[in-house]
Amino acid sequence: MAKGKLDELRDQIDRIDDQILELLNRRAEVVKEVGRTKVNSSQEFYVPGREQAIFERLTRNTGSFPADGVRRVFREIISASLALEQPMKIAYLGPPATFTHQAALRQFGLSAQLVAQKSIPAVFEEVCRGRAPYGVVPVENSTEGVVSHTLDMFIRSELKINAEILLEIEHNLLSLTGRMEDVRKVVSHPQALAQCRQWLEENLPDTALVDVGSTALAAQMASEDESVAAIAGEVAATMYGLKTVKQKIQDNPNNLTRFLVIGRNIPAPSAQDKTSVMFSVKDEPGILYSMLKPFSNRGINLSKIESRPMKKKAWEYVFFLDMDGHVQDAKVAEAIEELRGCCQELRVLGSYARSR
Ligand SMILES: O=C(O)C(=O)C[C@]1(C(=O)O)C=C[C@@H](O)C=C1
Repeated sequence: MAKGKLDELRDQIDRIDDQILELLNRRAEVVKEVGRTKVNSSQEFYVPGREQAIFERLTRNTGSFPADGVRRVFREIISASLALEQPMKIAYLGPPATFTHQAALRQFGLSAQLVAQKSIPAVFEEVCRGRAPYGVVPVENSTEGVVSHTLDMFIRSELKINAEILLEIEHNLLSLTGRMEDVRKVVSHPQALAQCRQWLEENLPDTALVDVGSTALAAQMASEDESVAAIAGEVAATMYGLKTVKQKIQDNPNNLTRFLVIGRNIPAPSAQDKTSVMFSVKDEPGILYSMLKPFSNRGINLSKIESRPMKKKAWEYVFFLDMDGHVQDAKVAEAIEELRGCCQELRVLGSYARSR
């Protein structure tokens, strides 16, 4: 292409970028006004359901810009906008560069201040004491099942679920050089190694595999030795300056983990919500039928039922139930009240936008 033509195209890009910037400034002014309105009416600054509705609407884009790119760009626009209203501090299960870190970044963007915590109870504690308005914890993995630590915390805590984050867990082989022929040892968390077992057998059959405490620690080790490759996620690669030897080496391509955003209040209804409740029931005949009747009578769809054994007598059987709808919907509220009648204890864990 002749230089003249290229210069002309770049001029066009400059003019478009100026327009984008001008629009971003206009958007920021409106957001600041939204922030002032919320202060006057004591509403939450962070509205995950509204953010999700924006992403869903804009990623239906039929133009040339890729949908994933639209999501990432608007993720950061909204993250910076929220910070204009109120700087956000988010507690998450660390250490940095783990998949929970990745989930928190996906949900809150780069303008939020993400603070790593040592344990799931520590995340709950930070939010409970008001040191962070929100926290992010893992709750279940499609291969490994529920994270019982998180479910157990809801038994003790009054905190509410504000949002769910579904993250596709992509394991990447990472190293300093990014070259397969340099790899002498592969390090990772035992679960990550197990989830890539077949790929490792086929591609690196003679390479030593070493278990370490986390995928983040594995990435750190790889950043200190050219012959070590780590299996970890993309945030770990960025944080430790590693190159990708091979992307997506997990044996199951549908390896999803669900994370929860916890906060102190229940968000207002959004376009499509779900409600989670936790309850214990008396040990008597027909109890399972009585538990489910209030929902089937009202045509409320139940998307999940989970039970946990409890040591304490009063909580001998604890159930976790997810249903469609918001606790402010009359039908949902009535069904929950009817269920309460056959429970020893019942707690609404939250109503939040369904993640898709
Ligand atoms: O609509 C709002 O309530 C806003 O605060 C604006 C906005 C946005 O930038 O669009 C920012 C933060 C909220 O979490 C949701 C949306």
